[in-house]
Amino acid sequence: MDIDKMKEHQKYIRNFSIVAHIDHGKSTLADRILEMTDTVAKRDMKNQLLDNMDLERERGITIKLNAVELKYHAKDGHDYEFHLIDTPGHVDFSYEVSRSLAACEGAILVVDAAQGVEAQTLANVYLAIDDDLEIVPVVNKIDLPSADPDRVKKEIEDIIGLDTSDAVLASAKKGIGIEELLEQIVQKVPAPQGDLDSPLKALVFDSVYDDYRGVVLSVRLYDGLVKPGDKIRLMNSGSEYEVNEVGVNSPHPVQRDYLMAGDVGYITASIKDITQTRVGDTVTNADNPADKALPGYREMEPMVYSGLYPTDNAKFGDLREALEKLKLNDAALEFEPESSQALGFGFRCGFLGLLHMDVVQERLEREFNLNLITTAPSVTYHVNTTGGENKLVENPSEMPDASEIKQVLEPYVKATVMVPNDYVGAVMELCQHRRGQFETMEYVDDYRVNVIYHIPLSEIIFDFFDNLKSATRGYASLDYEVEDYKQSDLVKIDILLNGEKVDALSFISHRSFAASRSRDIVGKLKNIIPRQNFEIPVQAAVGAKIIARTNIKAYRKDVTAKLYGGDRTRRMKLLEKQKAGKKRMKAVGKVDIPQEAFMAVLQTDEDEKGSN
Ligand SMILES: Nc1nc2c(ncn2[C@@H]2O[C@H](COP(=O)(O)OP(=O)(O)OP(=O)(O)O)[C@@H](O)[C@H]2O)c(=O)[nH]1
Repeated sequence: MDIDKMKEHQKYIRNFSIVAHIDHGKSTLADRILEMTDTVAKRDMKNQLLDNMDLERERGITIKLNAVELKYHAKDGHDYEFHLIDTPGHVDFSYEVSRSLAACEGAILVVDAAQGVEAQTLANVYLAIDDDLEIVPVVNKIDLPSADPDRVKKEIEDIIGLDTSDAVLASAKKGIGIEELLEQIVQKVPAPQGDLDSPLKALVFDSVYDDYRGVVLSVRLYDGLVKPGDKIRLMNSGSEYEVNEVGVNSPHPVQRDYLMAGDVGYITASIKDITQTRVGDTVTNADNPADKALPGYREMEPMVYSGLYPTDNAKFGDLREALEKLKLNDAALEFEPESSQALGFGFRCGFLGLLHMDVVQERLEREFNLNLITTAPSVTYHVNTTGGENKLVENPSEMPDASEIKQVLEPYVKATVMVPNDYVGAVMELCQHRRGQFETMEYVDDYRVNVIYHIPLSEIIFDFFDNLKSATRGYASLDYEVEDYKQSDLVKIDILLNGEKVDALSFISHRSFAASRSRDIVGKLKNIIPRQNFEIPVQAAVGAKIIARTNIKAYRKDVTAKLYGGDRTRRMKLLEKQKAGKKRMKAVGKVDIPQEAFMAVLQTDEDEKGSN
């Protein structure tokens, strides 16, 4: 191999990501770029090619990052090699965004010409600025009648502080501005640096398990070279392998003779032990290792926990294996075994948010053919006991007895809601209703404000975002980060069916909502649980005290009972999904409980208002 030629080639590499608020058009823009660079033959062009998980395409959202190599013949007469790394836009996945940015020198900032800068635009672009990336602003959707590119350019200047004098005005949908964007990438985004003579240093930014090839590592090379036959070492895990294959995704895998500093591609090395390969690790040469690993990633703390149980208890082992495989390219997913009297053996899993939880559950069911019962999500509580212990409680049923509790602390987030002036009142009312403490209000520009609240995480994980959207007719955008734990007056509520406590139905509530929430839930369970041939009392209790009760009547022969009564809501996708699939029942004692019952606690009053 000719090192001088490679060094010359390095000058024509450009690594970049696209960052944006959700729905501003990242994936559509990526599709147009793929088309323009003839990476994909027109007839193969499926919309949103980068979103290659079925789930992503169906939902129209990007979840996992994807890297693609493209060739571009620029106006300066040279052929350039682009590595485009797509990033998700949803607030649950900002961790993935920082991972993909770490592999780039530049970022395209996409802002919707009608919507303007939104909360996640800011959050994502700040991540890119922190990483010292060169930012190329694009005002997208200029074809919309409501587009106002000049206003949006001014917003980008005023709010973010980027020069927009030559911002690209584009319509990803109509294919306008794409060539100009590609030229700007060539001119503005720096070529990767990286020393070809140094030992290999490559950052693992993603990895997936393939039944035939073992673990496939997605890497960005910072120094050195890697080729088939090389002995490599993963610096953090210490394990060593021989490389089988290297290549790039274009967007389908294409084998290469080698990858060099500046490249973004993949490595396979018959790695079977998936626990050895963590994203954020550094790959180096086994014989001539680099002295220091790359910085890697910040560990993500899950914020929401829920129990996942196979409906068929014999599938516990399969569930463990599936979770291990998912964990490979989803470092934020956590799980550990737990058992429930009601549901048997399963796992308590930690997620970044509800969307993350939903996606994991759905992937487990689709990709691994598992049937699961999920318990209602919960946050982590810190409990100080009278005995002087400090316990972490991730599962409401493990909350100690009230007599043993000195104090309970719950996680609070700092929530920033960006909203037009007219809706400030509606936002404040919603936050107040969710136990929020107002901090401040900042003017973003002449007609929008950032409203900042401190809110218990438990109050926002379920449906806060949906309610926020409907209270502001879709105009509000939300960003939040966990701040600290604060003491709250919380109680555990147990649910008893037929006199038996069902641990998987326990939940935690603020004392002032305990009675009303209990009444709600008892009422919902009455509708959800099918009648049986005996009467079933449904009770809610705090300690030994019953605070709500009702009965599910026994069915009589002459009644054409509609077994699954429904107060379901438009927005509760979690429940909808259950409806679509086969009815899952779990026999607890003598009572058959459908899956929806375990989610009943998720529904709040606002949902009912919305749906009825
Ligand atoms: N009118 C118009 N619509 C566009 C344009 N670009 C994208 N859209 C539409 O905007 C919606 C969102 O586009 P996506 O590309 O999926 O948005 P995204 O930012 O990738 O969203 P996530 O991947 O979920 O973060 C889709 O319905 C697109 O068809 C454009 O230039 N003009």
